[in-house]
Amino acid sequence: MRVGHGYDVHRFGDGDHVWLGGVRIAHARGLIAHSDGDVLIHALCDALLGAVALGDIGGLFPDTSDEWAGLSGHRMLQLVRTRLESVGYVPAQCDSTLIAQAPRIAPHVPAMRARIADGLGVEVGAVNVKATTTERLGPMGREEGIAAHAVAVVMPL
Ligand SMILES: Nc1ccn([C@@H]2O[C@H](COP(=O)(O)O)[C@@H](O)[C@H]2O)c(=O)n1
Ligand SMILES: C[C@@]1(CO)OP(=O)(O)OP(=O)(O)OC[C@H]1O
Repeated sequence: MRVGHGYDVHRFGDGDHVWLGGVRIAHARGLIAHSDGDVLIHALCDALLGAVALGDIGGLFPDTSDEWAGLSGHRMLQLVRTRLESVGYVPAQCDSTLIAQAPRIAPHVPAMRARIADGLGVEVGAVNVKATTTERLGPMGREEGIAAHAVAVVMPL
């Protein structure tokens, strides 16, 4: 068994939705990114790569490459699973926390867990998603962006 941690932040910009945990959520602003801006899945993929000492998503999917423009969180999960398998590991379990004053996350958690589990090829029971505001403190509290933390456990194939 090995364990990894991931953290990511994306800033709000123009838009009418955000992608979080592979789920499209209507919102008055969007998240600025080279990909679909799914900050939760980015943190989770960094945790998975960290668990096997394979660096981070910036190394695997450089934002200087057109190949990864608009990359969806779900596809990123599939690609990271394949990368893990290539070094003899599979995802076993993950936990995550979104730090967002808005939008409201709780109603979307079941769909996020199902989508993440599908992308990783694990049972829904192996995936947890949580959210917290910062009680309006700091940049997330001022709704300047959304941050996410994740931890992941991987097991040998
Ligand atoms: N964007 C968010 C933030 C939080 N929640 C849920 O609200 C509850 C209370 O959050 P605190 O800020 O007091 O930690 C908690 O159960 C969160 O799941 C949310 O749905 N969306
Ligand atoms: C995902 C990638 C690639 O599309 O772009 P962004 O969406 O900007 O995300 P970030 O968390 O800054 O890092 C990884 C990037 O290379």
